Amino acid sequence: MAREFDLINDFFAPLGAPSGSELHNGREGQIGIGDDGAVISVPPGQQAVVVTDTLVAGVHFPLQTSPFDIGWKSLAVNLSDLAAMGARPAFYSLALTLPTYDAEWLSEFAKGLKAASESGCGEMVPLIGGDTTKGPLCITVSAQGWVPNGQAIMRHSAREGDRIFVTGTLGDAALGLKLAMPEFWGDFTPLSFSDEDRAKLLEALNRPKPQLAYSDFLREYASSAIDISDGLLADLGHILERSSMRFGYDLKGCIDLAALPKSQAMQMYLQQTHDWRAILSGGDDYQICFTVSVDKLESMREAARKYDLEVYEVGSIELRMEGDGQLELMKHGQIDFAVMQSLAMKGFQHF
Ligand SMILES: Nc1ncnc2c1ncn2[C@@H]1O[C@H](COP(=O)(O)OP(=O)(O)O)[C@@H](O)[C@H]1O
Ligand SMILES: Cc1ncc(C[n+]2csc(CCOP(=O)(O)OP(=O)(O)O)c2C)c(N)n1
Ligand SMILES: [Mg+2]
Repeated sequence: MAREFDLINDFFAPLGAPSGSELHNGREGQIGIGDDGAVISVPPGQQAVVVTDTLVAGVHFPLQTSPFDIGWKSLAVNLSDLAAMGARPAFYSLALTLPTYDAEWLSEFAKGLKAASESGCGEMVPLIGGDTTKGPLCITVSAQGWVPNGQAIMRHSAREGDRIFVTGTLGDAALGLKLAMPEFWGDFTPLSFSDEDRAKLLEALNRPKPQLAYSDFLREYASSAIDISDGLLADLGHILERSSMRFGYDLKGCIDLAALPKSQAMQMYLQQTHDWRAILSGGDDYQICFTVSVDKLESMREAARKYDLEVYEVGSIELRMEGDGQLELMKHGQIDFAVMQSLAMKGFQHF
């Protein structure tokens, strides 16, 4: 029992809000780690956005992943959800299930969490509590952020004519997974990337960057947004389903394959293999997919330039007619049926 408290004091208490910081960073009323619960005040005029994601060893990361990277990714994927909602991160909690007590592993894991907590928007995002248990390695983080009243960006508000954007290259993490676990995709084609490209692909898999710099921008310009965790097609599919349901007519997404942003490694991979699975449905990207109405396009592009934010237009939302699929993949203005048929699934699915 003593060890459990040592573990919390040694590794996780230092990730909390620095003492005396409550007033100074506007988080009045907050109590952090150590009591039965954390106490939080929502700043006036703001709403709390609450997100939760679990990482299971062997399911969300290869077993050989370093503890630093596991810590980083556990928090980063949650901050990514907050960014896609247009929220500014405020706190997070950590439910940790560990097979053994390993001080070195814990120390590296905590360093990875800390680095991710400092990676986003200037201020460190403090840990406010959690739970520690023994069992197969599994990490659940729940993060909370603030968004001005009524301004959270949802998946359900894309409309016909809106343009579809993404914030950066797609499919690199899926290629990283192919490098780390060639057996995952069931094919063992040797990949001939340079050492530099290999390092970049593994970094995309293990250290996804939460796109927090986009939160304010998205609130201003996006009609809908989602972070790409399961793959572009699956996650854009969520926008299409929820928006169709809300507005009462069927929408489809038309994606221009040539317009998808591609890393050098991805360009080479596509040339060699013509395998579009990684970029369209591989997942683990943690870029944001968002839609913009035509009347906001110009001001959105201007703001993106001003704030140095990468935005790539990759397609549009259209009315879905009888016989149309939910997603149309286009090459040179024509639907590319061969690519569509090559995709067994739109994205990662647990079941
Ligand atoms: N076990 C659960 N209990 C309650 N809500 C859940 C559960 N699992 C998922 N959800 C909710 O379902 C929605 C979709 O979840 P998910 O597919 O995990 O989205 P994301 O890809 O953004 O993490 C979210 O609103 C999430 O909060
Ligand atoms: C060992 C291993 N196998 C497979 C993957 C690929 N993978 C696992 S989960 C996932 C999607 C994201 O996970 P999910 O639990 O669906 O997160 P959410 O959509 O809820 O954010 C992907 C692409 C991986 N990263 N590591
Ligand atoms: Mg989830």
